[in-house]
Amino acid sequence: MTSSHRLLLENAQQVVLVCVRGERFLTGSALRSLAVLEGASVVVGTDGLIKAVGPAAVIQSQFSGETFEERIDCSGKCILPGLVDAHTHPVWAGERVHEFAMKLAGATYMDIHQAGGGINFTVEHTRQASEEELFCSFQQRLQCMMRAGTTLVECKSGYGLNLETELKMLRVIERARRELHLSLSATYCGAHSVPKGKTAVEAADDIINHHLPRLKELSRNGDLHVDNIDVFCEKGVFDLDTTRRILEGGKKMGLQINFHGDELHPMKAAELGAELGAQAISHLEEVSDEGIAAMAAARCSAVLLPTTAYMLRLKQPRARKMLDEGVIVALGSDFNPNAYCFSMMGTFDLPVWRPS
Ligand SMILES: N=CN[C@@H](CCC(=O)O)C(=O)O
Ligand SMILES: [Zn+2]
Repeated sequence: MTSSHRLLLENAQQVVLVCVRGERFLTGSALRSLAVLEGASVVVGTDGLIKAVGPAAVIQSQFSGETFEERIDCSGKCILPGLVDAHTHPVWAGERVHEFAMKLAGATYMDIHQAGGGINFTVEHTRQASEEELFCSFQQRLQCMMRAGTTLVECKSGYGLNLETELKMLRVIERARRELHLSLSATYCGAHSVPKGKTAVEAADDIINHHLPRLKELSRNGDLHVDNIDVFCEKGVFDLDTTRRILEGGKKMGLQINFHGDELHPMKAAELGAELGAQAISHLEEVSDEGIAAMAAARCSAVLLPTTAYMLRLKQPRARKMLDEGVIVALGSDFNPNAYCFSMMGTFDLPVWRPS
């Protein structure tokens, strides 16, 4: 009996496999020798999964007599894996274009934040928006990301800060996970900013005593799938102690630690993340040498966000040093109302890789 397959990508000039032994990541000098097949074909099965990759002649003889719903001649073309966007804030209402003028006039990210703008502005608008409204704009944003080659997106909540709106955002992410054709990793980021009227300690207590237990219950019932916990660990936001308490609370309920650290000020966030067994830390423009070494030893990924450093006129993170020291380095667009970038290819063009 002849088998039928969904797709044959035939005779590509290159198929980039990245790795051949099923490694979950490459570090250091291994990154200089990516696995690339020349003159190769790829077969995709009816379940959407890759059935075979190999030299075009081998695939041709192996699948001779079998049928394909579609064949694409890839001569002269390169087949790449889907891009992974490891850091986004894609669920929100309320444009912040007016802040660009403030920044051009000299205001810093924190000036705007402390004056009640920035994240706080988005929180007010997101609290007022309906779940349907949030889903519609989120869906459009994800479609723009897919068109730019992204197939897996890490999506954060964090523009609610109160339990009600954080859950509304997580439900929107959950719905997209179920209805749309791309992979999502959901991050609870209830500690994205200190809500008006609370201190950081009070906000941390609220998260630990009310948000996390409710999330645990909803996850246990299968109503929500949350993968990660995030905190904005920054001077004037959550300090190292409150960050530690919140991350430990999330870890205890089975969430992976994946947080914002060492962005605007050196906070020793990298050292904390390494100690807590964090999966990833984002930003790291101000990471210390000790923090880099600790992250390498702990196999903690650095998620670098070149777009943000460019937008906020920060120094770029020390990507080259991190790579040379064996840190796992990933990239994110950091799509958010302040960094309007859907495209991972856009992040590759920024000068983060140049030796400093
Ligand atoms: N630094 C904190 N959070 C975001 C910005 C979110 C916002 O400004 O709305 C970031 O990763 O860049
Ligand atoms: Zn962020």
